[in-house]
Amino acid sequence: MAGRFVTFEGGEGVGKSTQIRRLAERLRDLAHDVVLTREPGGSPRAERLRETLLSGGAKRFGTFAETTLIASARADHVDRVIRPALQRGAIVLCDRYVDSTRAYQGSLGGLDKASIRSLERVATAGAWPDLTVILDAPVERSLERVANRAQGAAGDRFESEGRDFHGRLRAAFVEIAREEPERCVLVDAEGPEPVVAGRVWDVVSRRLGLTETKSRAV
Ligand SMILES: Nc1ncnc2c1ncn2[C@@H]1O[C@H](COP(=O)(O)OP(=O)(O)O)[C@@H](O)[C@H]1O
Ligand SMILES: Cc1cn([C@H]2C[C@H](O)[C@@H](COP(=O)(O)OP(=O)(O)O)O2)c(=O)[nH]c1=O
Repeated sequence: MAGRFVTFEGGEGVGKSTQIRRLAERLRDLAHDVVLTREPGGSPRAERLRETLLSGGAKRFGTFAETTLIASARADHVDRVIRPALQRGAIVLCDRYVDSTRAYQGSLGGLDKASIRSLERVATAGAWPDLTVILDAPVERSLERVANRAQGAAGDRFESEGRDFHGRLRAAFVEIAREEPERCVLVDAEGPEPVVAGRVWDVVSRRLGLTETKSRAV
């Protein structure tokens, strides 16, 4: 596949959506073909499954059922959005992907590694990230940001989990970064948005070999 595939991961409220949007803008300013997408969801069918997942509808049937639903949504997203974009040479930026399943359904949900990995293999069918940016911040910071974003509204099923859950989630992502250092980079998400964006840009441009001169070259 000719394009480049970058995923963003991390706990709730750490700033993934904010940073992925900023990165997409910066890349588009440099005339790159950018596809910005997310999981669960990203394709029309997968977005419908997202509603079931975030409402907790799938969880009632157990973690295995929930994970198979996530994998089904992912397979459609890969087939309809991610792979076609990579084949035409785009840079695909995806807000959450396989590492969220490893962290939420695996490390926290208790689904065994073998099941997680085999569902992951079937769903991704070779659409594997070139780079995964894992945003990392203390749990208090993420919770503050989620509270600001929610402005008192009840969070979705995942966001309403307790503080111990968020601590374990953070540890699970740190462990993923440690296990796969060739693919994953842990980025400090503390500090003002533009500062974090600068850190993200340094990692992405270096790892993907991008230069600021692309806009002049096209
Ligand atoms: N560096 C930052 N400093 C302060 N607030 C931030 C920062 N990055 C994001 N936010 C705010 O925190 C909230 C959660 O950010 P968001 O990007 O939605 O996180 P995520 O996608 O990881 O859940 C939003 O209201 C956003 O505007
Ligand atoms: C992709 C994926 C997401 N999720 C969860 C993590 C999030 O709580 C939720 C997506 O919600 P979303 O609002 O997109 O994320 P965030 O809270 O970081 O802004 O779905 C899983 O449990 N497993 C997965 O494989």
